[in-house]
Amino acid sequence: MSEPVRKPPFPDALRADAAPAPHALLGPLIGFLGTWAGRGRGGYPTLDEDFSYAQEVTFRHDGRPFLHYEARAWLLDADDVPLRPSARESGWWRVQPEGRVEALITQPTGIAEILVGHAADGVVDLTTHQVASAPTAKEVSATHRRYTLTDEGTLTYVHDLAAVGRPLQHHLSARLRREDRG
Ligand code: HEM
Repeated sequence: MSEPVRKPPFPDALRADAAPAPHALLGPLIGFLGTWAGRGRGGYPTLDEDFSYAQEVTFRHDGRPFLHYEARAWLLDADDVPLRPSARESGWWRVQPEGRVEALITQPTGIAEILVGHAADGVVDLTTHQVASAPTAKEVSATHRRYTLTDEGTLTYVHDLAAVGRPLQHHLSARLRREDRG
């Protein structure tokens, strides 16, 4: 009988220079690998007030042509004190030739998004291809996300949302710094 597996034999890498070597198709997304943390602001016309949040985002790979993406956020009060957990999501960014990206992202609010887009020159644009909703989820019809590496240590993004009967408009923007130097 074989020993139980304690560690995966094929661990993920969070850096381009770690094993396993990144798949060639990951080229346009290589700068996103790693853990990022920072703050953002958000709002929506249906909400009484705008909000501030902190967020941690991680992109990792296992040598195949996709990234695993995970993000978790928590709300902050005016003094930056954490108030409560907020949005979480995770999924897969599948990279196709010429930097085309197909992303599958799920949220605990009952939303599963499939987005399509393109990665080039440190910018990834993703637009809704399909949204699937659990029976009790709020209505989300579309999102648009733009992730930008403004320099090798900074990732910014803006996230537009069409939901609860409102047209596509700003929901979130954030600036994150690379956490895993060295
Ligand atoms: C950093 C990530 C995010 C943060 C910090 C955030 C924060 C918020 C907050 C504070 C609210 C108000 C309700 C509440 O207090 O929970 C809200 C509402 C909402 N958010 Fe987000 N959100 C995030 C990501 C997303 C994503 C990825 C989606 C959809 C794809 C989304 C869709 C919605 C919807 C549909 C509402 C309800 C609007 C309404 O009913 O008026 N959010 N969000």
